[in-house]
Amino acid sequence: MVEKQKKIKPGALCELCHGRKAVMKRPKNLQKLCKECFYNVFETEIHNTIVGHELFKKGDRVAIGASGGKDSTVLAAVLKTLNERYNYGVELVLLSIDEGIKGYRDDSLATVKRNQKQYEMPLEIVSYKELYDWSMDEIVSCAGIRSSCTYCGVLRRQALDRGAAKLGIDHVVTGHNADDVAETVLMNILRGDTARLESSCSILTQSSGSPIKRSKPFKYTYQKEIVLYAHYKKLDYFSTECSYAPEAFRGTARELLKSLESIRPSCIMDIIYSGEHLVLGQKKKVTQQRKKPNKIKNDMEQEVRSDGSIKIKQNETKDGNRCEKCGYITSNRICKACLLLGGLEANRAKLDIEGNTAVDGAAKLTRTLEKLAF
Ligand SMILES: Nc1ncnc2c1ncn2[C@@H]1O[C@H](COP(=O)(O)OP(=O)(O)OP(=O)(O)O)[C@@H](O)[C@H]1O
Repeated sequence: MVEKQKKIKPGALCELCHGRKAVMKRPKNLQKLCKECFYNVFETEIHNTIVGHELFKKGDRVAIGASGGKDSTVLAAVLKTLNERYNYGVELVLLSIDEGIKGYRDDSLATVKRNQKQYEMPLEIVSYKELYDWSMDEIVSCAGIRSSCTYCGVLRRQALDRGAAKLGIDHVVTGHNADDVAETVLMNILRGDTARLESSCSILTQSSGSPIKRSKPFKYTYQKEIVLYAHYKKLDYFSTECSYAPEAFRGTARELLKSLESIRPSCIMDIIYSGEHLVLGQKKKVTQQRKKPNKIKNDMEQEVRSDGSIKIKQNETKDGNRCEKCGYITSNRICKACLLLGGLEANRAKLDIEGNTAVDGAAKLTRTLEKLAF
């Protein structure tokens, strides 16, 4: 939904070109702009992010994680424009994951199929059902709605990697924007989750052992500006929320961020800046009360620096370690997806035997996984 723009005095001129009429106040800094100058600053800032962080190199095959929503649709449109304008020399493809959510993902995939034609990009669709033998609808009916985001997040990340590997892709980009990043920083601060806090601002990441990079070219792009860009350019996107409620605590952090932004628009960038510059002190001996109960070693994302080197965290297993069950790259014996699916299978068996709707096994496993830093 496009939020109502604050009124601009009739006849006010664009503060950048001083020639055309201003039609909008830029959400990021309240600058009054005409449409053309808005397109220009919006696209140029994303280009500067891509170049400044050396996200791509010539010849890269880049998959755009395409959900049909506003962020990934704008990402596809902007990357196509920039690739042509600045001659990045990358090959762009659309990669969609069908989580199996009736009445939601099937409709949004129809949008992606139209985008495929509009942007003339190849499209690959990978489904949870074919990869894991479980659709999200089945997972929710077995494990309940409360943990749906945990399951979906783990499975989607792996599905994107697997889809990319199938296509010989070097790099997956997603439409995570500045609001998403600031929200994650806030959430991790509020939870005292310093392990996740450290990596929440990384623009370029890579799972340990995986050759596929992941990045967020919209890291500094405001959600409101993405919506305005899609609106002015009349882009074809799907705007319905997922049928399974967003993670409750993220929703709270989102509301908090919105209130802060309405008083001080720069707070989104300021939170990201703080997150990027936070230096965590050496961990003090963890008190019994704060000690996290997980014994399973974390399968952390690694930050990739702009020179291509990888920030190695302590106690990591060697690259190339494979899950004993599915063969997917992991730093644990069993990957997170198999752990979750194992819990579901046990629960399904229990349901079959008992014929009741107890969800103890899966719910317990989910709680354990929620405490892990992914
Ligand atoms: N089913 C999917 N298939 C491929 N990529 C996905 C899928 N779901 C999410 N993504 C990627 O992850 C990003 C963040 O997803 P999230 O679920 O937070 O949705 P969002 O913020 O509403 O984004 P969008 O507007 O693109 O749907 C998306 O922009 C997209 O790049």
